[in-house]
Amino acid sequence: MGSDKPRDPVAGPDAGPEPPYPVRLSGPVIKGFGRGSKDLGIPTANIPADNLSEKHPELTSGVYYGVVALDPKTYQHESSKGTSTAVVLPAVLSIGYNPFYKNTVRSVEIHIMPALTEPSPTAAGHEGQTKFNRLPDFYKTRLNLLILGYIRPEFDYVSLEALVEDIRVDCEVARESLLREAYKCYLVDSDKTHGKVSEDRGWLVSFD
Ligand SMILES: Cc1cc2nc3c(=O)[nH]c(=O)nc-3n(C[C@H](O)[C@H](O)[C@H](O)COP(=O)(O)O)c2cc1C
Ligand SMILES: Nc1ncnc2c1ncn2[C@@H]1O[C@H](COP(=O)(O)OP(=O)(O)O)[C@@H](O)[C@H]1O
Ligand SMILES: [Mg+2]
Repeated sequence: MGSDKPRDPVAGPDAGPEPPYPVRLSGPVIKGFGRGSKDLGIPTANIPADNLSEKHPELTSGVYYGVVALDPKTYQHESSKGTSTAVVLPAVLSIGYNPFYKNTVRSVEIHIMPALTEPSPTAAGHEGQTKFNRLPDFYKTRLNLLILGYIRPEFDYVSLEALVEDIRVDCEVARESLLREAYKCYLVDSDKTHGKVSEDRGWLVSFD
């Protein structure tokens, strides 16, 4: 069952991602079980998890945060309309078997959050009526993801409401974690970005 302990507001070191992070994953957005939006009100873009355990043994099942980019050739975010540059957005994701649903195959599911400059729809105080971020559908679009840190293991829950509430808190933990300078640099392009961060960011937005 979900943990009863109070949750930490941030996850991972303040100084920035520590090995093995950032971890690069990419793939086309595929259909999942159709439960994210329908059951939970939380859309998750699923990407193939084939050979994940062999390619990334470091990615144990659990909840992570990071940044994503979608191929601008097939998807244009409202903030990048008319440009060919991929927009980079904050994300929270789950890798695993979704113990609440007892899946037999592992999935990688990414919930894309609004830009950090926008108010958070999942901030405390909206419990029971939280509206999670929703974009126009982008099935089949290529998605690049940089995983920057680990939040928690996956749990089973006593109720759907308890699962949704923990995912709401995950969104807040991801947001607060990414607002730190050593993580924000993956989201915001700046002259000061250099070295490994610049290299990872370059990979993130390239879709050739
Ligand atoms: C941030 C985040 C955390 C999640 N944590 C859990 C979890 O602890 N246990 C669980 O069973 N499912 C967890 N899920 C997965 C949801 O159950 C899943 O998104 C839902 O089953 C939708 O699946 P679908 O994309 O196949 O429709 C999490 C999803 C997200 C985005
Ligand atoms: N904020 C968002 N994060 C992730 N996917 C989103 C978001 N908004 C809309 N979507 C769309 O919703 C789809 C996921 O919905 P979901 O109910 O989880 O269905 P599925 O089970 O097919 O993954 C994504 O593939 C994407 O096209
Ligand atoms: Mg999904």
